[in-house]
Amino acid sequence: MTRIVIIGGGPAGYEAALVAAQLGAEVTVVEASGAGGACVLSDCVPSKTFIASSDVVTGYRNTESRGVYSGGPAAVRVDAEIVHARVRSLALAQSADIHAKLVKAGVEVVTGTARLGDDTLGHTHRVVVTPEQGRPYHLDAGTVLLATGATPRVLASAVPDGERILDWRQLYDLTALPARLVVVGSGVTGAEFASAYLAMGVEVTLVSSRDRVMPHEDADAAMAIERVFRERGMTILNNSRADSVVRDGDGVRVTLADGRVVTGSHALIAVGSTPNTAGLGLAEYGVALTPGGHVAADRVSRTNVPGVYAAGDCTGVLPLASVAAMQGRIAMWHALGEAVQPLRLRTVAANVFTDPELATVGVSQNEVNAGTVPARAVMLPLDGNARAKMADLTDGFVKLFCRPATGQIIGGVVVAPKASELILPITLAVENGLTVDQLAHTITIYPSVSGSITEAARQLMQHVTE
Ligand SMILES: Cc1cc2nc3c(=O)[nH]c(=O)nc-3n(C[C@H](O)[C@H](O)[C@H](O)COP(=O)(O)OP(=O)(O)OC[C@H]3O[C@@H](n4cnc5c(N)ncnc54)[C@H](O)[C@@H]3O)c2cc1C
Ligand SMILES: NC(=O)c1ccc[n+]([C@@H]2O[C@H](COP(=O)([O-])OP(=O)(O)OC[C@H]3O[C@@H](n4cnc5c(N)ncnc54)[C@H](O)[C@@H]3O)[C@@H](O)[C@H]2O)c1
Repeated sequence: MTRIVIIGGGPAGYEAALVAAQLGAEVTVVEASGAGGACVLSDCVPSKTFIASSDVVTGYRNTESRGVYSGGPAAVRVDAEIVHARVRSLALAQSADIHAKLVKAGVEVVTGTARLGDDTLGHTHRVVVTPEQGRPYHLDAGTVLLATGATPRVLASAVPDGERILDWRQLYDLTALPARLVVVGSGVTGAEFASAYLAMGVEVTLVSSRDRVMPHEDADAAMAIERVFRERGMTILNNSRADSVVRDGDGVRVTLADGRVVTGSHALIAVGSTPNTAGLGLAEYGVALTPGGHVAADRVSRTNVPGVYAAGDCTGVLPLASVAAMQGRIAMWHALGEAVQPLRLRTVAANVFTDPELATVGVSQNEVNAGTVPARAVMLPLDGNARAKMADLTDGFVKLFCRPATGQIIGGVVVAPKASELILPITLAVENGLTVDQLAHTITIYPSVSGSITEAARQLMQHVTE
């Protein structure tokens, strides 16, 4: 039987383990903190659970315009301890579910850490396991998967203390919501937390090093969300790099590169992540890293060392749970001799869980503007949509890209509440090469926000016949 050792039990590791077990391999997952990894225990799942509570408060916005006197968000009281307890308990429950699933599939799950040891017989890899309890031992395996994830990046001049200066994994230890939160970093993580805390009534200042929030996202979408943030009272400091964040009595002082000082009760440092590659014995083993320090892996998750694969955030390919899981599965299909399609990033849908949400798939506006992808585009504001009007949704849009000659749909952007659910028809279209004609002929529910997607396709269809 083929022996496989997987280091790290996040989406990359546990999804790989399930595939390998299904294919009859003898699989061991060594995970330091718990099944599901950082994704389930400290990053994706906790943040989305936290946002689910902030969404409740958002539901109380502008109710009067619809004839409902709720008192608005200001009348709502958020109990941070209950919110945080719920975040923790859902994360632990999800981790337990994954653990049970792995065990049921016949996977051995070891709590502890692992690293590459000595390359024994050329085709066998030795992994040194240090269990949480007991003495270190080694496992010999034909295939090893590195799925060790990443850790919040720490700036030397803004080191989290777990009390006032926090990374996103420490937020749930607070016993009350921050009074005045300074969020340093306006990438996806910073924007999501800034949005959630703002909704919960926290005074939020967002320190953004670039000229707009979420610089890697569609500019129209990011600017629409930035506008909403500002309208709702968030202070956004663009082109502002934090030089240092220090404790100042019961608060924090954030000094910006241009000398300005921002104060708050707490600071959230959200300046990206660093891959977990230290202590794995990679250099000794000859596993190549990228210039950014990630494990270099190809589209079937191979590293440069035969039999050693890598998947997920430690590879830095596209740090999403969905991509990590697919990289892990692909690694096992490849290692165990199954027919396998190399990873394709073109059809990966992604969503930013701000309010409103921002979902994207396929080609980007930047590629279209730069002329690298020829495309026609249409952008339809939601304020013309009947269902959106009924719900008083004024912010948001649907954008669709198609090939100029054939009308084949190659990408899209949705800014709307629950954009994460609305992006699916566009993703299906991109994945299956559907045309705007095909989408336009699809009958949608009336009235529905998804009607704007088929309407956008109809507008592009008219262009085709012009
Ligand atoms: C705040 C936040 C929110 C996010 N939200 C989303 C989202 O909504 N949707 C989405 O798709 N993605 C989201 N992501 C990204 C997603 O969390 C990551 O892409 C995903 O966790 C990557 O999975 P992974 O398996 O590579 O690593 P991880 O989930 O990081 O798991 C790796 C595990 O390996 C363990 N490990 C490390 N070294 C060793 C060792 N030597 N021995 C044993 N174990 C080890 C670590 O303890 C860790 O538990 C979010 C990220 C952040 C930071
Ligand atoms: N909803 C989701 O799917 C979700 C949520 C969170 C994260 N993620 C994944 O994680 C990835 C990383 O996102 P992230 O936001 O954690 O990191 P990031 O690297 O994308 O963003 C960090 C931001 O901080 C800024 N920054 C760095 N130093 C700074 C300083 N001194 N002062 C001010 N700003 C500074 C950077 O310029 C950057 O814009 C995303 O690309 C995404 O793939 C996904």
